[in-house]
Amino acid sequence: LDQLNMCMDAKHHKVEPGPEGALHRQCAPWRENACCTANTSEEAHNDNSYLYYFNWNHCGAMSSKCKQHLIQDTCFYECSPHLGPWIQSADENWRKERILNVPLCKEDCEQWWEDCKDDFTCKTNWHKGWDWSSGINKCPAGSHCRKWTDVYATPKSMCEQIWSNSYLYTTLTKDSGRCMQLWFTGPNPNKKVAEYYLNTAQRGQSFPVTTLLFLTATSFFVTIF
Ligand SMILES: Nc1nc(=O)c2nc(CNc3ccc(C(=O)N[C@@H](CCC(=O)O)C(=O)O)cc3)cnc2[nH]1
Repeated sequence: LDQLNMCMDAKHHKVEPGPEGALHRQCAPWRENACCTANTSEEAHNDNSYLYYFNWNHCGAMSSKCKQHLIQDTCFYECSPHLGPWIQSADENWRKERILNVPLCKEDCEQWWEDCKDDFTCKTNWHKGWDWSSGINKCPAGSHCRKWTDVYATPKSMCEQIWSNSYLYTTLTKDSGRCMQLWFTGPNPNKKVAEYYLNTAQRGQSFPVTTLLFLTATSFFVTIF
């Protein structure tokens, strides 16, 4: 299993990543290597698409500047081949695996929140608790549409809560090479980021043990001599 080049076992993901020459518009940056098919990338741009029948317009029409971030999130979620370090098993009937705490670059989270400021929603977590009786998600009884900024006071609360902690808000900037980018052009910058987190996670296992051994040995000799 190559954790740096893999697809999660979810609803629409390919089994293995690979080139997809015909990815649609906002998903085009993943053309060289993708977990999404051309069909998935095209659907990502449609309202109430067959991907999840998800209705962006559940509190009136969503602004196009806000919607472009949700489309980009869909491309990132469906197409990214470098999410291995954050893939976890999911206890959900519509997917076997999910992503958890993917460290998102500050700029992408903040621009998303800024562009949605004038929009409305009735729920903080968009994964659960909708009224699906019409076939698409509507606001559940008892909820009400509120200003985006009343539902999400900060970019952090939006990025982390909207998809059940898929994302972790960070203060890292794109140039740090230590956060994942939803928006990029050219070669996928997220591969190096995944590599970095995979290596630090592995070091996290053995480094403290080695350090402890060293400190124990040092204090032993200091005590003796
Ligand atoms: N970044 C990111 N992470 C994600 O996990 C993600 N997930 C989706 C999928 N969205 C959804 C939203 C609602 C339901 C849904 O059917 N919700 C039901 C509960 C289903 C269940 O868990 O049993 C509901 O109660 O509303 C499914 C998929 C889209 N973009 C994402 N983007």
